[in-house]
Amino acid sequence: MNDKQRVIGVIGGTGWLGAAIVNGILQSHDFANTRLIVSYRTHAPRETSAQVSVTQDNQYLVEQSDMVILSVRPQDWPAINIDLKGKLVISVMAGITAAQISEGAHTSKVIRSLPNAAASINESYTPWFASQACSTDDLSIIPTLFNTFGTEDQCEIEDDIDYLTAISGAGPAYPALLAQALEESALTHGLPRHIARHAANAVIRGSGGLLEDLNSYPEQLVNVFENYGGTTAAGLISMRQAGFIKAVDQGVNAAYQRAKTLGR
Ligand SMILES: NC(=O)C1=CN([C@@H]2O[C@H](COP(=O)(O)OP(=O)(O)OC[C@H]3O[C@@H](n4cnc5c(N)ncnc54)[C@H](OP(=O)(O)O)[C@@H]3O)[C@@H](O)[C@H]2O)C=CC1
Ligand SMILES: O=C(O)[C@@H]1CCC=N1
Repeated sequence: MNDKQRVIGVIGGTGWLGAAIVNGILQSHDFANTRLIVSYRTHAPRETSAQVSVTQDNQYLVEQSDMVILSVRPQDWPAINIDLKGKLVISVMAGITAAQISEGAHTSKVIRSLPNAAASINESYTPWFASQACSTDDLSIIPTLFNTFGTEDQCEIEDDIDYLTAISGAGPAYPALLAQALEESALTHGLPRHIARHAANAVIRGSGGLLEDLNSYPEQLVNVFENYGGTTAAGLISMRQAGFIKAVDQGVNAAYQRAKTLGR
């Protein structure tokens, strides 16, 4: 199918993640001729583009679309009564399995994916899993689609999507928590709030840039500072002793267990 002929439906396309995905697609040259049809439940979008039409009728959306993106909250999934009649469906819902989607939406062609909140700045990391019935043609568009709002990896094991829900799906909140902890520490020391916040946010942004630019392994960056033997090493040793690594592992496992039980 060439881009001229393609219509993509986005159920829940007015929500936090759905709107970010729609914006990513709209900004991409690869989808310049694609039309989008977006559905919502209660809050109609304030503005749309000529490329986008809007409906509250999900089955109408399905009939008009070549493929459908599902972006409602997991608890709203059971109320989505659609018959995809074998069309390709791409879910971004946490915790809802490919088998559940296949049965509920009447199609065996299911992509289960898990973007993150950085999709809103086209910086999401999106792992995805494809059910066996997806054809080579179905799969060929998926990286291009996810690259419109970040980067992607295909996973061979569906459970890895649940684990990555906890690692990268929830992930943007973890550095935010670290920034909050740094800011609070600086406030406790008596620094002005605007300086504390600016410093903490700049650290998270700069560290991300360093990892990206150097293409380095995180442990290399940590080791460099540990071997330097200065103030940073003193901070790192104390954080490790206080259980930083264990706290992160426990947090990830709590999010993973939540992902495993969300839709069941
Ligand atoms: N936000 C995030 O960072 C991430 C979210 N996800 C997943 O993405 C999915 C969406 O999450 P998020 O965008 O945060 O949630 P939101 O609540 O922001 O968006 C959900 C959207 O679904 C719409 N909706 C609900 N029921 C229906 C229906 N029957 N028909 C049409 N639209 C409907 C809502 O419309 P209305 O407002 O009109 O009721 C709302 O716009 C979830 O499954 C979540 O697990 C995955 C990774 C990251
Ligand atoms: O917190 C959540 O449940 C959603 C899914 C992953 C990230 N946000």
